[in-house]
Amino acid sequence: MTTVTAEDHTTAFDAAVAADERIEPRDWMPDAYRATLVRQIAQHAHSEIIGMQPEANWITRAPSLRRKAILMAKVQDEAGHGLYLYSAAETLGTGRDELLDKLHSGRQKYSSIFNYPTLTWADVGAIGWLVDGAAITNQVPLCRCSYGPYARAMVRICKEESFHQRQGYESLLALSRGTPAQHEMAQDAVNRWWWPSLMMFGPPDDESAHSAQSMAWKIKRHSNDELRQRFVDICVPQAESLGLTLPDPQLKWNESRGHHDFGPIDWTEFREVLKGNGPCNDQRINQRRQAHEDGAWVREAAAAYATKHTTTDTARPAGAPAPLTQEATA
Ligand SMILES: CC(C)(COP(=O)(O)OP(=O)(O)OC[C@H]1O[C@@H](n2cnc3c(N)ncnc32)[C@H](O)[C@@H]1OP(=O)(O)O)[C@@H](O)C(=O)NCCC(=O)NCCSC(=O)Cc1ccccc1
Repeated sequence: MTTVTAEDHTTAFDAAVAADERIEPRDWMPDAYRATLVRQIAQHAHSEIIGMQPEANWITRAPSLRRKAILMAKVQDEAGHGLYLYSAAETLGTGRDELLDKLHSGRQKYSSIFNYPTLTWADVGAIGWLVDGAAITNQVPLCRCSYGPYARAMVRICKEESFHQRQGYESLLALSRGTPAQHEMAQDAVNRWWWPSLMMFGPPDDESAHSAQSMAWKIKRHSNDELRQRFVDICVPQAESLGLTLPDPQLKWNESRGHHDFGPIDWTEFREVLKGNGPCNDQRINQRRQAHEDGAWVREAAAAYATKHTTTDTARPAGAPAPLTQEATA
């Protein structure tokens, strides 16, 4: 019998990544690959659920029933994205409780973008257009991530984000073509959300601690700066169609690069937001902790229900069908 050595495992893993095959939960993987995935997927999941807060702030104040219904569905989608992502992290052996605990105690991050306030109704449109737009630009390549469960979760998430982006665009277009005051409100929202959206892609490549290794493992397919540039190039013509301007006097087409040049990003602001000093960091994390505490009874009830059914199932004679749940009989 031949013994499989650690070297054999590494060779098989490297070959699978090189051949663009998916790594699945039961496959051997380097510890650092697992840890990187847990870090990124957890941060992504946390961003989805904290990201519900800025827009949910406007559900009760949406300007029409149609806009309210759309916004409720969108915010609910974000919760669903969080659940797919926590499930993907669970396949790596990390429980949801552990991840939420790390979020609540500040040991794991969530996206910087959700630490900015939503001051007017137009912010909901700007988030859909710019924040969901940036999220899609970053996440479409993640559909080809080397880790199977993450890649598959991203396919569905991207489809929904794409709808979110269009609804944001459509909402901003309505404001932009509305009264002068509505147009001004849309422009003000874009002015405030543009630069934080560019920061969503992470630090510049030469300061990105994880990019090189994550790209070698094909977790990330493009660098932070590449995706940021792609996003800027996509947004410029869309802003023109919206009749809105992007708040960057240095933004201009560079013929020789085949891309738009843009002005410097305020990385000091980015670092401050990551340190917890953004405009809404305290509010977001406190609200999240409170929501978790308020939901304790739901978790307890679900656990009690599961225990009751496990007991019932054990008492069932072998081969007898499982009792139908209320949902199944309805
Ligand atoms: C690109 C990056 C975010 C960062 O690249 P990496 O290779 O991982 O890191 P890198 O070495 O470049 O950075 C060094 C350190 O800086 C951290 N950091 C960097 N950037 C940020 C940041 N912006 N905010 C906070 N922290 C950031 C980074 O974690 C690392 O810290 P660590 O060493 O862990 O302590 C990557 O993780 C990724 O693609 N994630 C998946 C996508 C994802 O998470 N999307 C979230 C938005 S979902 C959404 O919007 C949907 C929605 C829309 C509307 C409404 C509601 C929901």
